Amino acid sequence: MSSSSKPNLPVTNAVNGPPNADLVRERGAASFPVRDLTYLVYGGQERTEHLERIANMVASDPVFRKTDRFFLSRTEQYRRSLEKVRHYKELIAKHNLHSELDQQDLRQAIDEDLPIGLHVGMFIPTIVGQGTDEQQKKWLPLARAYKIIGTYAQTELGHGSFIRGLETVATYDKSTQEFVLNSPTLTATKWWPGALGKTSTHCVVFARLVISDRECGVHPFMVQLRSLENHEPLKGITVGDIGPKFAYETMDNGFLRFDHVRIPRDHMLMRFAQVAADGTYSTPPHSKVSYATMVFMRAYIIGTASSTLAKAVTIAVRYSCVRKQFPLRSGEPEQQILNYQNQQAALFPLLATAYAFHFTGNYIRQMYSDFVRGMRAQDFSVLPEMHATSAGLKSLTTWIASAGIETCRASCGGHGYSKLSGLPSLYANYIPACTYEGDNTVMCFQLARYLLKLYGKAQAKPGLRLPGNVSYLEKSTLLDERCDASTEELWLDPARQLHAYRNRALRLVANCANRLVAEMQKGKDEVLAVEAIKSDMVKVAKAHSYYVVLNNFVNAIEQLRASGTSTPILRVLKTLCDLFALHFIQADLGDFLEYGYLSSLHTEPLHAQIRRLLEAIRPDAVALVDAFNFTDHALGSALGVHNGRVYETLFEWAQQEPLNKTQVAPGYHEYIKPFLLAKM
Ligand SMILES: CCCCCCCC/C=C\CCCCCCCCC/C=C/C(=O)SCCNC(=O)CCNC(=O)[C@H](O)C(C)(C)COP(=O)(O)OP(=O)(O)OC[C@H]1O[C@@H](n2cnc3c(N)ncnc32)[C@H](O)[C@@H]1OP(=O)(O)O
Ligand SMILES: Cc1cc2nc3c(=O)[nH]c(=O)nc-3n(C[C@H](O)[C@H](O)[C@H](O)COP(=O)(O)OP(=O)(O)OC[C@H]3O[C@@H](n4cnc5c(N)ncnc54)[C@H](O)[C@@H]3O)c2cc1C
Repeated sequence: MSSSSKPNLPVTNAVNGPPNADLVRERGAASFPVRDLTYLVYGGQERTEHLERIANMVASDPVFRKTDRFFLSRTEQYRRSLEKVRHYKELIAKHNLHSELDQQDLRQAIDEDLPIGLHVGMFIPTIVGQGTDEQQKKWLPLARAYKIIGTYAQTELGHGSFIRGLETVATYDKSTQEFVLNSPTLTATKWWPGALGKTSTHCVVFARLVISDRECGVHPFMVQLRSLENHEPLKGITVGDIGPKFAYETMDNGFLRFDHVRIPRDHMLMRFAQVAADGTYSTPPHSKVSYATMVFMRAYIIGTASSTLAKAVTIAVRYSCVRKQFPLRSGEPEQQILNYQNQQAALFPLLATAYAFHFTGNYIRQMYSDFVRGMRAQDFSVLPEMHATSAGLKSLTTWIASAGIETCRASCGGHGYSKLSGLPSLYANYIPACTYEGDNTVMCFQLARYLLKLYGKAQAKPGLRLPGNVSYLEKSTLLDERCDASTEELWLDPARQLHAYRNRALRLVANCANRLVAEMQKGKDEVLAVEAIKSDMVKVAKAHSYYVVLNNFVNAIEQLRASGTSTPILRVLKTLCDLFALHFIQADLGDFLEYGYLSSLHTEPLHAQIRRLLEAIRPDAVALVDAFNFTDHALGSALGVHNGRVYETLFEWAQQEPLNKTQVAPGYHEYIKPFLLAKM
């Protein structure tokens, strides 16, 4: 089927020449208009074309090249990322990209962990969310114009998850109307904040507020760290880079200590809690409102899980189409490895998941903007749901995306292990998403706790109405219901798929609740009883989050159907949604079998249907990854190049290896020559 409009062919870093014939053939045989799916993913034709213009501008700009990144030292990588920051600013001015959205598009296209990420992603949002109108008026123009660069300094050497355990102190001095910031212990040292080490001039510091020996909890303070004239740290401030990490070399994650540093009273961000000149403290309207930036970032992280996984899958699917190993029978041509069922079983569920997460990203964005609208009107009622849902989805999506990138890497065989595949650095730079903005396990406890509370309420008060995604907690009769998908066809029914996920989630919540009661009946208090069910709480949070992801995917397809989306697109999305639903039942089959929700009567047709879905996706696999519309620059992979000239590109890129600069190895004269035969 032909596209409804021609794509702007991505700018390529690949070796030029005729494209790989298999990719060309597969692209020509897609069952749906690829371009239309791209428009659907990116929000329409106009928006897609705008993104393409920016992506192509970045991809063709030598400052943003990525191909040198593997050959640079840590310090050189940091310098290169600063060069990119400067150029990013120049492009904003040159192309008039002053809106926040344009700048976000540009950063996304640059596709690097720049040391202004925290400035844009957390420093500015914290001023916006936590600053008074006057504070915003003072700081935002400076921050938005990059006259100051800031970060978010919360985590310390001794504490990250347990925010109430932070040790940095801000003591109010009524006589001068200042706060005195101090790091009383080694473990009070701020540790990890991105761009803190070398880049930032300012930061929002989270410190325990003390007024006349009274502890008032952790609050945000605006602090200048470095001179704006020479970038030297200011008096009383010790700051630096925390040293080598798993990856993330472009980012100067830092440490920071305060030795009785004084800041004016109006440097406490006082939108919700205030300290008056005489030291009178006014409490915030919600005790966790100062944690709002983290909720914002968790929502953002959920949104990026789809695109990150989509990149890995694009690389692996294109490569698997080009790569051939073994004829089925002797004398026959070798098979594309994508024709092997095991390869499809590894990659296609991840392809389906990348699409599923796309719709989850849309869902959380909408939920977040509703929440912000409420907060502006002093309505914090949605905060618990927003916090719990985003905590759970952040965990599930980052765990699956991280594991998925590694699956993609492994499925590319030896070449997947080459950094030139793009997959090792994609993985290494992505996996901290499972830790930052809340360790995933700790985040799961938050969602599980919320679900257990609501379940308890629903049990205590039959007829209570719970919010949409958790309304299944009202229906304990669901626990008596069993799966009736006894044929392959029935497994394609979204209602049945959702029933299975809801049933599993409810079952796990109910079991957890029962175990909590049982632990308490054994004599434990509630705190210790919770400790005894913690690993089950992680399962509860994941089960609920799976349900939310599937529910969003099913709803999105329904909405697309209602709005007149073409049948071929609906068909392919439905196939992906089915595969997502069935694959993750298969992956956690024990959960569904354990309490008799499923039996072998249902599992046989389930497995058979999954095999069918893999077959159905196979002819469209290349088109489905093409629809993500990544430039070669964005993928940064010799295996994933759009034209499929994988071997030529690998060979050419390998020539850049510094070891290849000389024919004779460095060290040859000292270490090899002495023991080699002198002559043959
Ligand atoms: C929306 C999309 C927008 C798109 C725009 C994009 C723009 C982005 C631009 C650029 C992007 C740049 C890219 C940057 C790359 C990423 C870099 C990563 C940088 C990383 C930064 C960090 O890691 S910052 C540090 C993060 N730290 C944490 O996350 C710490 C985790 N810990 C906690 O959150 C809490 O301490 C914890 C939840 C664990 C418990 O808190 P505690 O005080 O102990 O409370 P507790 O007693 O357990 O609970 C009491 C009560 O409060 C509830 N609660 C807890 N937290 C919250 C909350 N945040 N909100 C609401 N309610 C909360 C809790 O559930 C309890 O409730 P009840 O049970 O009592 O009802
Ligand atoms: C790349 C990167 C960038 C970062 N950027 C920033 C930044 O810009 N600003 C900033 O302030 N911070 C930043 N951080 C810090 C990050 O937010 C924290 O590391 C994160 O919140 C996890 O906290 P932690 O390190 O204290 O882990 P810990 O809480 O020590 O976790 C260690 C283990 O203990 C378990 N655990 C912890 N508590 C419990 C519990 N109550 N019950 C059961 N198990 C538990 C966890 O599940 C985990 O397995 C960054 C971290 C990284 C890796």
